[in-house]
Amino acid sequence: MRVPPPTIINGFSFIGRMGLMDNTSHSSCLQKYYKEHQSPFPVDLAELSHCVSLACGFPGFKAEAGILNYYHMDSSLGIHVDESELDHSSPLLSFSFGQSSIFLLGGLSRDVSPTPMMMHSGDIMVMSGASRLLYHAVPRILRHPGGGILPPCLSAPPSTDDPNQLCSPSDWEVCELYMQFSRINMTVRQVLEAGGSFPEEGDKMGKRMTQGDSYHSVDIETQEAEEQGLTKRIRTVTQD
Ligand SMILES: O=C(O)CCC(=O)C(=O)O
Ligand SMILES: [Fe+2]
Repeated sequence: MRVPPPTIINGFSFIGRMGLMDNTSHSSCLQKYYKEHQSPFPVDLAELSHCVSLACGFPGFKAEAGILNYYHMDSSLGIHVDESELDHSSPLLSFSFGQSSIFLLGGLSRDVSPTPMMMHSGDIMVMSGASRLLYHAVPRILRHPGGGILPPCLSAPPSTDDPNQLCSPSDWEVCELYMQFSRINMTVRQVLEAGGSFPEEGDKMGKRMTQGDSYHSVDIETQEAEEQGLTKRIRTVTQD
């Protein structure tokens, strides 16, 4: 099954379609945060991120950027470090939905033997402090445990009585179908130090960010990966 083309979700404006992972250990991703590509960050996701980071001891966390990873059952995400953000003292929040995965958490270099762990639907991982810049990868997507096509938390549609419910029944149907064969991971990041501002495209800081990226890629790889229907990564940047 091919991953459907990315669409606007919850007001996300995507600044780039990222690429991509194949079924080996290769990974690549364009990593750029530019002022010109800012768009409003979804309020509900920012609130959730605030609550999670507060509970983990990071009251000042500001949700400024996000990546959506869409995984097929045979997708994988290669080994990488998330270092494009300018502020690494803030945590990186990772939310998982749908089918499960194996997550490998390594060390500060590629040589360190990784610790494998399972990520299930509804799990939240917080990479902070020493773990913020550790190598990691997602080598396998697996059926969620316990039987049934969908994890229990996704098996019932959201209540239509709730006026704050953002997901319409027809949207839910699409999501429900999609999640039966897929995993979605959403990472939320603070990019800037407190009081910082996004670089403009082409300015010195922008160049530094792009060059400093450990899994920087070129457009052609992204395009090729999309043609093959590989895992898609989508990035959004916020504005106040
Ligand atoms: O899918 C995952 O659990 C990890 C995603 C990730 O490492 C990333 O987006 O940088
Ligand atoms: Fe990552």
